[in-house]
Amino acid sequence: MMFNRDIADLAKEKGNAAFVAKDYATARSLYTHAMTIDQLNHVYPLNRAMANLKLARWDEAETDATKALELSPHNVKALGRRAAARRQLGKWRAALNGRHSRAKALDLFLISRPDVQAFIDHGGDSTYAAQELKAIEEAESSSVPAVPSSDSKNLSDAFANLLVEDGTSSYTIRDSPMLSKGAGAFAIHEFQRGDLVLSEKPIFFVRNDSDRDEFSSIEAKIRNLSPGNFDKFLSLHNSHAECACFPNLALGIFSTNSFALNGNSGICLAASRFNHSCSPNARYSFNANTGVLRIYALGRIPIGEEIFVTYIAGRNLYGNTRQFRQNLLSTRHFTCACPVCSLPEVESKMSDARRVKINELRESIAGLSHTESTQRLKVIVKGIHLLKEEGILGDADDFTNVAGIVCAYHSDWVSAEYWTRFTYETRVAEFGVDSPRAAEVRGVYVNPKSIPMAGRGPRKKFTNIRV
Ligand SMILES: C[S@@+](CC[C@H](N)C(=O)[O-])C[C@H]1O[C@@H](n2cnc3c(N)ncnc32)[C@H](O)[C@@H]1O
Repeated sequence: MMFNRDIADLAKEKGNAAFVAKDYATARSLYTHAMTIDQLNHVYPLNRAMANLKLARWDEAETDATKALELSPHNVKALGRRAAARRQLGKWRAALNGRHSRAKALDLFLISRPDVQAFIDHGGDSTYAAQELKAIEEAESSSVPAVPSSDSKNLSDAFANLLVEDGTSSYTIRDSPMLSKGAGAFAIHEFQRGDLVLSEKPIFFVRNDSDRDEFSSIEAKIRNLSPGNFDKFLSLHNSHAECACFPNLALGIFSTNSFALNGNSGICLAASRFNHSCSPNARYSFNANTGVLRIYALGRIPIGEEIFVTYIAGRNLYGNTRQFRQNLLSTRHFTCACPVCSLPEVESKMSDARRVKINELRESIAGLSHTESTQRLKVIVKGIHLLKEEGILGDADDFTNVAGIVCAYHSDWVSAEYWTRFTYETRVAEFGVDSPRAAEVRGVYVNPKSIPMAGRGPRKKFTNIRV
């Protein structure tokens, strides 16, 4: 079981690995995470000071070193890093001109050989310079490198996480007006129904086992993340920051951001920035064959509009009320503020009624017999219209799939083709042409006569029943 201080330490370790790999920006960001999680450990600002020095962020390096000195007074490495920053900031001149006391000089620009040399070159006191050199020698002989390299190989071996393919050119992440605090994804070019918004591989996933096993497997996966992915993972939103639902923040982040991936739960760094709506304009799906999660536009999304997916699994977007959906979302620890859940009372009740009705219609299709085919098709059309009226842009195939079977049963091949095409095109637009969902219905779309009950019923025409 990991606690927050272990997560902070892991961030530092991965920061060190990034540092060794000369990825100073990632190292800096990881040390920042460590500092945010554990504000009392001097090593984190000490290491960030070093990363800031490498990034020529002199002011920040000075501040970090000062912070490390507050937590660990007289720390030689912190003094050295602050001195290096101050030298770059030109502050050593001020120290020399002022002929400060040794203590003040220490504070201002200790401790490196070039500093002492500069001090002498600028007319500094040679006795003091000798004292400084002695101090440097002592410090060097007792110094342990702050950035370990010994275990960096193990860590870099673990970098083999799946890489993210992120189509960020089509959307941008910024603050969402729907939320009091938090980001969302916004279109930066116009999407049409069926356009791919995003395609990425999860950085890791775990099997949906019992809670306890799940915790330890999540922690094991987190330990194995590359520094870059761990940094991005720690940057994700945590809805559980204020509650005590989980023993550490990594588990809170996992719970806030995990996607259902074909019986597993996983983290997709880019998709994690998409907020939920009960009438989403996009949908995510995971293709187990390719291991890729994709988000497709369900309708036109103009430039600047927020792109929403739904976190509600299965067919639960309709057939229920706002309250019911809120209960489903409560495990994610937020109150849904989507446009549907923000409707005024009267409109909200109408929405609830429509959603319940959509499901009633869907269920009634199965209750109608072969002799009631016209009625069945009419219910299907009504269901699709009601879905549209409610702003549910997906799931029409829940209805049209049966329509193809009905028409093929009565040997109305023109209508069967119309409905099987409708189903196939719906699935291609919502899940992708290479998705298992599209593959399931491709055969009957290509040849409606391959539907098992095809041609078995009395001949009948339904060409007047269309959406
Ligand atoms: C996967 S994250 C989505 C991105 C997140 N907003 C961010 O800033 O990174 C899920 C979290 O976003 C917020 N969120 C998403 N959809 C929401 C909605 N419909 N209403 C309120 N909060 C929502 C909640 O805090 C939720 O736990």
